[in-house]
Amino acid sequence: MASPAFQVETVHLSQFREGSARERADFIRVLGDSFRHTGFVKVAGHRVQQTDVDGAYEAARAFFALPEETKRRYQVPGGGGARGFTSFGSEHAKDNPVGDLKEFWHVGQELPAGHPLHAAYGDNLWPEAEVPSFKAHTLALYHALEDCAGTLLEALALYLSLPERSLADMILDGNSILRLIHYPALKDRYLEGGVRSSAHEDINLITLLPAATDSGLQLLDRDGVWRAVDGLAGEIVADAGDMLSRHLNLKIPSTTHRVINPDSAEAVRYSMPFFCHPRPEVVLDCPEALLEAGEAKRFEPITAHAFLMQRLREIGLI
Ligand SMILES: O=C(O)CCC(=O)C(=O)O
Ligand SMILES: [Fe+2]
Repeated sequence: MASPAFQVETVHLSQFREGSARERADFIRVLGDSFRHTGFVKVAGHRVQQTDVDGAYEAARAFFALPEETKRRYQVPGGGGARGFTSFGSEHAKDNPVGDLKEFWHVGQELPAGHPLHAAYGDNLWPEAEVPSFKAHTLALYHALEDCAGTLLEALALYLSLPERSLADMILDGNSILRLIHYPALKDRYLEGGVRSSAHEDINLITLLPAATDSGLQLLDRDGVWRAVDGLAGEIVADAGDMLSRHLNLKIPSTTHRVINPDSAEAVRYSMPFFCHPRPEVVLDCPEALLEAGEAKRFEPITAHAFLMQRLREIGLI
């Protein structure tokens, strides 16, 4: 039985952005409690336009429908999948040697040539010849989700009585990734023992998931019960990743989640998680103000870059 306290709440971001003092306070409390108890929250009333979501899905469908040889031209050898295409079955969860039943594309932070982080991030790839609208659609969604993530991090900082911008500033020009995922029909592509996305925790600070094209996302609650956590159309599901959890001395859990295989061998699914990362040099280190009397830090300080490299090795991407 799931515990009665377990509830992934839905919050309306406009209450925080435009609401009265009372509405803001309610928003902060409900968002923070939902993150703290479940590692997840659902967000409505945000400014991510449905046209941007639809445009990016359209671009993803067009790209993944291309022949395998064409898609593989956008794979960067030795690049850890940081940009462009990653082929079916390449990524596996930390604890599952079988690759996930998915292929995906990563759009990274697009910075001007002279920016100090430009070289470290590298250039995005764009399938300009095959899907001319891909860049415009996916970058529009990237920026809208990045803006939404910044606001959620402001509210979360206030929930923890930290300075309002202390978490949000970590992601300015951050190494965030928009991942376009295609889960093909099982009848077309399948690996023995494989699941669409095996149980894992996200690496980054928070993840924002515009509603996927089909159900299947589940989280593991504290009683060990898998529970569906699909957002409704227009909602964004947000979850806390390991970087946030570590930075906050485990005050917010990075909840295990997965995407289960569908009953139908014909069903295809697309999703678009936005993994919100700090800049590489940002140090994950629990703020002293967050520690209660006698509470010790559970982790050594580590840069976001070093932490990311450690985790990418564990999931087979580098
Ligand atoms: O496809 C989804 O709904 C979730 C995917 C996911 O959890 C991930 O890529 O980290
Ligand atoms: Fe995930």
